[in-house]
Amino acid sequence: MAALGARGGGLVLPKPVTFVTGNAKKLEEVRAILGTSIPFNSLKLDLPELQGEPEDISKEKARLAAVQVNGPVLVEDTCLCFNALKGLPGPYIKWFLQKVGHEGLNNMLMAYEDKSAYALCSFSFAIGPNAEPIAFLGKTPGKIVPARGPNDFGWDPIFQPDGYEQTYAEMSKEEKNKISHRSRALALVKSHFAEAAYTFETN
Ligand SMILES: O=c1[nH]cnc2c1ncn2[C@@H]1O[C@H](COP(=O)(O)OP(=O)(O)O)[C@@H](O)[C@H]1O
Ligand SMILES: [Mg+2]
Repeated sequence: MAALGARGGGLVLPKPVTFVTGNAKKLEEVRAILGTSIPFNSLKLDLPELQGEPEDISKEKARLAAVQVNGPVLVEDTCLCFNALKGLPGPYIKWFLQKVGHEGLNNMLMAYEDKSAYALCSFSFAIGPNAEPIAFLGKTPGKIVPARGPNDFGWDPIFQPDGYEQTYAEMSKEEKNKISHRSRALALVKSHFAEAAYTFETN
């Protein structure tokens, strides 16, 4: 275990948490949502895009990242899951979006009446290279619609959360962050950190 011992009831981590991502938009949201609640640095690492179930992918990503960083890491993976397709594209949404775009994603659901979908965010935290990662999942249900709103971030223009007339892209950032898959997962990360009361070695 990378932690050095107990002080003030919580584990002492040898350095601040590294949030591993190369996605500027994700980082922006994580910063806005976490504020100063969890001190972290961000780092872009080339990790393999894994296959499998969302939670397992996220945990495996954390294991790999913790070895490279040699310290506490937080990683994140996002899925967009279509109910008519039993959860696909899911973790493969990145390539589907890249290859067929918003229109292609809508077309994939043309054969089905059910346009419902959910956004799923999996954060995993590993204390260090030999620790078992803990996963935190956040889910927001909605439906897939023809693109509306600014094309700033991924599939935001085609995802309309349940209970809203706007797509993620049409919402203000504050509004999206209140109900998003990412903020729901981060709420669990925050409670974990509050409960564990980690402290950080500063030198
Ligand atoms: O909150 C979101 N809204 C819209 N698109 C998102 C959101 N979060 C992630 N994405 C996009 O969904 C895909 C998720 O893939 P992944 O989580 O592997 O991203 P990354 O490898 O860029 O970090 C990417 O295309 C990403 O840009
Ligand atoms: Mg990824």
